[in-house]
Amino acid sequence: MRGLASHSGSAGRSGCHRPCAATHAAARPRCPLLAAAAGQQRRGPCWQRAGQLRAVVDEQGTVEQQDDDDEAGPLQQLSEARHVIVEPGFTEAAEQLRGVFDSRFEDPRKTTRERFLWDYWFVENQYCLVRTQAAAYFPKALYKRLESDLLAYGERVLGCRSISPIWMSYYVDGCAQELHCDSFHGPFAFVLSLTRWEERAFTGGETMILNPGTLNFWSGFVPGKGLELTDIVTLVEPRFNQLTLFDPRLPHGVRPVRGTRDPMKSRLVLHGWFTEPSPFIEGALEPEAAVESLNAALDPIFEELELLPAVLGTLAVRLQISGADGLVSHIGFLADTLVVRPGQPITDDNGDPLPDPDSAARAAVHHAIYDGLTAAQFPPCEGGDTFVTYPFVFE
Ligand SMILES: O=C(O)CCC(=O)C(=O)O
Ligand SMILES: [Fe+2]
Repeated sequence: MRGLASHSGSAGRSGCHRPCAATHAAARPRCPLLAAAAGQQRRGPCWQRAGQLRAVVDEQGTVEQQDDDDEAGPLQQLSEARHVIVEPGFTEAAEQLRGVFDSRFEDPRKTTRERFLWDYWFVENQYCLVRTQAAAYFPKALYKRLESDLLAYGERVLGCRSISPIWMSYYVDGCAQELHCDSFHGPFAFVLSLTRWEERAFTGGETMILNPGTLNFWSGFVPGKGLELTDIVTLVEPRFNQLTLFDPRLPHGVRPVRGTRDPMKSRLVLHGWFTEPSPFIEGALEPEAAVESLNAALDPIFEELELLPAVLGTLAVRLQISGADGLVSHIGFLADTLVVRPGQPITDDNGDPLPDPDSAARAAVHHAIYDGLTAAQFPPCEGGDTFVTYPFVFE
């Protein structure tokens, strides 16, 4: 079996921030990093276990462990990196939200105070769009509905308990966002489209995100092979009521809209960022009891992560805890934006370079988390199962 080592000393440690395990109701400061013990040596047992693990991930991101004692295969990643997630049919409030916009623009000669809520945002060669704050624009109850649908998704799927103020923007002829990165707002950006895409009267308007191959250009360079736009960027069409999530560390933008000056026919989106990664617990167990057991399971995981090559990004993991015996019955890797921090020589235990160090390092992190969570023991609970979404944040 092949181990994995990072030879960059303390700088190579994983730098995983530990969102405190408490319920979302409580105010929760971010826990400090576990201190890396000086001179600590890699320990074998965890990796021998991990190497023997045969795991498959189904379409929902659920990891199923398969017993296979015959042969220990190489460490495999348990989750594909998912820098872009698309959720069609996101909220039942979409028609109502669109209806408010339409009703305020349908008669261009009618002057009401809501018509003056818009800001024409223009930054030369960078941003050009017309925007407003959704909280100010929509009737209160409708805004709350939108916010709670986004928050529920953020908690369950991303392990983020908050969102930035929600923008609503429309793009008419000439509007665009040139390439930028804005991860300082939060680990996941979202775009919820209110554009009737099939009936649009413009060209452009797709969200444009640089592909991993572009960001890692020379490692995949094939002499003589041509590339075109969609080899270089991912284009996401903002279809009506589709929630697009992406990793805002990646350079991204909005392709220039051409062809209409009518707001009613424009590209219309709600957008912002999911923020404050923190554990989310729902189900039968008392949150305090769940937190205590979760913390006990997390301690050795964080110790193990400190010894692995450094990765950057967020991995949201969802656990199902059986009420019958308190054991973890399912582990799903939901959102995964982990990338390997560049500049670390990643080798096997013999010091030989690995053929695919990025995958190997991601796999090592996945297995440390998977192993640790599989071993967790929660109190049994007659009330039924409990579900936890836990975001591992690597900075
Ligand atoms: O509207 C989009 O597709 C992207 C929005 C964006 O990147 C931003 O608002 O920073
Ligand atoms: Fe952005």
